[in-house]
Amino acid sequence: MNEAENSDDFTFCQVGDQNTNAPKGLPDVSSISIEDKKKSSGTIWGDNSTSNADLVKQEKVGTLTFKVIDASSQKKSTEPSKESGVDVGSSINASQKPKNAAKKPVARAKVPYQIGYSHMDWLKITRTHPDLAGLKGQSNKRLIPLSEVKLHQSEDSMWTVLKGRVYNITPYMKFHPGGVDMLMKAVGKDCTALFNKYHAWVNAEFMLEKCLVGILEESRQ
Ligand code: HEM
Repeated sequence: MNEAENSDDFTFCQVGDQNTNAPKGLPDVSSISIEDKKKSSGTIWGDNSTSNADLVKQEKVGTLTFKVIDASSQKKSTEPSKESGVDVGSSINASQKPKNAAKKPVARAKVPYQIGYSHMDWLKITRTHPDLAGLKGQSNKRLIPLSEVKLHQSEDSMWTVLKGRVYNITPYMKFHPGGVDMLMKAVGKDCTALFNKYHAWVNAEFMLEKCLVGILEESRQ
């Protein structure tokens, strides 16, 4: 026997209209659609005791039971619907929206920096300037009382205390992303609470490293 005659190795089946050729016992899947539960009960998830009941057929494959909706006849439904029959967006009305979903973010008060006063510019200066703190050779480990910090509120010498360290923030003023006016609130006093209120995440210890003039002397009052 030649190879062409040996048809035992192959199974041929005629491909035709799938609806008419669906194997026995299987439902016609072309009519299955997913519907928004809110819009019409009596769908896959809804209970079919409603007016849509006649559109829903219960089908069973083996042990699996499911509902089949005749989507084509639903188009004639009285409720206006989109072409697809699925319209989740419009079915959520204002009263159903989650109450806190669109909470307004806290307004940022960042001030646009002048050219040459960006964060990168500041970092460059801290690497190149010989004496940002204005120490003139003095140690930056000196203990400084708060009373001395209070004396430094002039334009050419502005000190502040942050987390137990005393800084000369004069050179940083124009680089502060929150603006000069905000940073002025720190001058001559301990600004730790204010600093933490606005941006506890900022690594000031690193940013102001070269502005350090000393350590705050803890007073026992
Ligand atoms: C003394 C050391 C301080 C340093 C090194 C510093 C540094 C910074 C930095 C790096 C930012 C940008 C933060 C970001 O983009 O996330 C910033 C923003 C800001 N800072 Fe400061 N700051 C200091 C003190 C203060 C103080 C005392 C105040 C308040 C009186 C303040 C108020 C602000 C505000 C309002 C902003 C804008 C907030 C925002 O972007 O949401 N800063 N500061």
